[in-house]
Amino acid sequence: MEDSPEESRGWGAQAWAQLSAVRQRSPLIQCITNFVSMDLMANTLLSAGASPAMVHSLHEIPDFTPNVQALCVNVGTLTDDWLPAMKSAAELAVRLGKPWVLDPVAAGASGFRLRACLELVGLRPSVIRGNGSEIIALSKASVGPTKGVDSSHESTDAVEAAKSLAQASGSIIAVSGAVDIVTDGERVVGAQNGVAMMQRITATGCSVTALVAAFVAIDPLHAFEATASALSIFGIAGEIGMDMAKGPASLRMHLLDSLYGLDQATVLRRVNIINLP
Ligand SMILES: Nc1ncnc2c1ncn2[C@@H]1O[C@H](COP(=O)(O)OP(=O)(O)O)[C@@H](O)[C@H]1O
Ligand SMILES: Cc1ncsc1CCOP(=O)(O)O
Ligand SMILES: [Mg+2]
Repeated sequence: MEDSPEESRGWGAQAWAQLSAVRQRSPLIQCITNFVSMDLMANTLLSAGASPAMVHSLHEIPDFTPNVQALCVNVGTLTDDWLPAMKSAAELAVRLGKPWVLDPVAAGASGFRLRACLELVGLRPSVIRGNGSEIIALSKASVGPTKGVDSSHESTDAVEAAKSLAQASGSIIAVSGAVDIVTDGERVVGAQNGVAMMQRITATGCSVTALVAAFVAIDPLHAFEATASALSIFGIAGEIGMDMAKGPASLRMHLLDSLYGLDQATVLRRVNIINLP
């Protein structure tokens, strides 16, 4: 069933309030992320008004993590030596009551990666954001033939997997795709913003996960709503960016410019989040 205009306006007003809070409070987001994504992720956070720091040495976590407003952990280029820092930062964030967000890149691509992701899920991330294949692999805890970091599933194929993963983990689960699905295991919403060309830019998934961390940082008691808002806002930036873009490279630039320049009227008009069964 379609949402009433009142409900749609509610989501738009909430997304605008949360984006405004990110801009005003500029939360410090610690990112332990893959080498491919560092640039776009940091620039996405800066364009949204947040403050990124790619700090991943195990030795720095006791001093640094207590000062951040949220942590983003991404296993995209995982090796043995990075995992202890990811786990240590996540454990400390939980102990200090700070939100942390997991991006289980290519979770089903190898046993090593899947085991690492499952260990991280056990450390109770506030939010897990992946594509359809990643969320299905995590939910089934199984390795299989994959397209690596890309998805071979639609996000809508992963709704049941997302709900059961949310119930088993206690985390909010977000599945990106043509429709971005968000669930806490009971409620399910779909954010229907974005353009297909976003898949042709590496690290857009990683970057929207970091944006989720920034939104959850400023509204940790409403992680479900903050996650849906962040996905919708990033999608709107992609839609507006696409009007000026000629292809992936110029979309990357225009997406960042559009995220930086989003105003209230545009957010209220374009946020498209609906309840799903
Ligand atoms: N077909 C699509 N239509 C609109 N937006 C999309 C589409 N596919 C992906 N996106 C958007 O691109 C971003 C990255 O998502 P995705 O490609 O699923 O992640 P990943 O890069 O981790 O596989 C998200 O903001 C998502 O909403
Ligand atoms: C190409 C690649 N290889 C390892 S991590 C990575 C980036 C993945 O980024 P995203 O999940 O946002 O597409
Ligand atoms: Mg990804």
